[in-house]
Amino acid sequence: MNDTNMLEITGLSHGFAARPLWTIDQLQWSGQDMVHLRGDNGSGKTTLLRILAGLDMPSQGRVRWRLEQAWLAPPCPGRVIYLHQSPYMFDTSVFDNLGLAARWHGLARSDAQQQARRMLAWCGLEKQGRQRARSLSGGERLRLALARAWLLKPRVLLLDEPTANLDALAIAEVDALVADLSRLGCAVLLSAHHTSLLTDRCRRRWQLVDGILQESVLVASRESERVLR
Ligand SMILES: Nc1ncnc2c1ncn2[C@@H]1O[C@H](COP(=O)(O)OP(=O)(O)OP(=O)(O)O)[C@@H](O)[C@H]1O
Repeated sequence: MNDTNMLEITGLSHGFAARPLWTIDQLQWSGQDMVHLRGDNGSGKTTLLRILAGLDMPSQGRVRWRLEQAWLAPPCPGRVIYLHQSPYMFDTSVFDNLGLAARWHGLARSDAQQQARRMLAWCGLEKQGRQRARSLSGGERLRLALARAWLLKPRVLLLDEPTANLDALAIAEVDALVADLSRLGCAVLLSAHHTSLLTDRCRRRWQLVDGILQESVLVASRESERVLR
């Protein structure tokens, strides 16, 4: 175990109805490199992300996050955020989705409104501010969810298939927002079937193969990947 890690996984395994899904003996992550989680359909990517977020409990083993000084078991509300490809939208306007998130973060009404305006501009949805959030397109929903997440100042974002069903332009828009979050110190772990602008940012890859997680790190170029485990 290492002082620079923000995530440590020990003896983790999960399965459903006595059917084992995967086992991860030891895994650490400093949070510095973005991670691309890969695996075939049904290999257990969503299940792993949900366990890391504390939304589900593993069959066995331990997950620990160190987001400040102390090690914590998930969930770490507001600090480790899991975003599904079709994130939940509050049944209000786009602007109010942001305003509500800012209020829940503890901001006074006028500060919350100011932050909501900033975030609306950041995620490029100013024109849709008055629109019902639930009528947004898939890519717009994801951008709004990222802006809402940012208001909570998370340390870690777990993105489950963020680029599924998005066209190239929508992926580029999401990619720019994720890059901003990463630059600001938010650690990003994303699952994706296909490579894209977004997965190209990931220097680390975790691949679920036959129930085992293999880790590789991009050393210099795509061709020089090194399997660590
Ligand atoms: N609550 C549950 N009860 C029983 N089986 C489940 C449950 N949740 C998931 N599974 C099964 O576990 C397996 C892994 O599911 P999971 O959604 O984690 O895979 P995935 O790698 O994210 O798949 P995909 O790439 O298709 O999204 C699947 O076979 C799924 O049917």
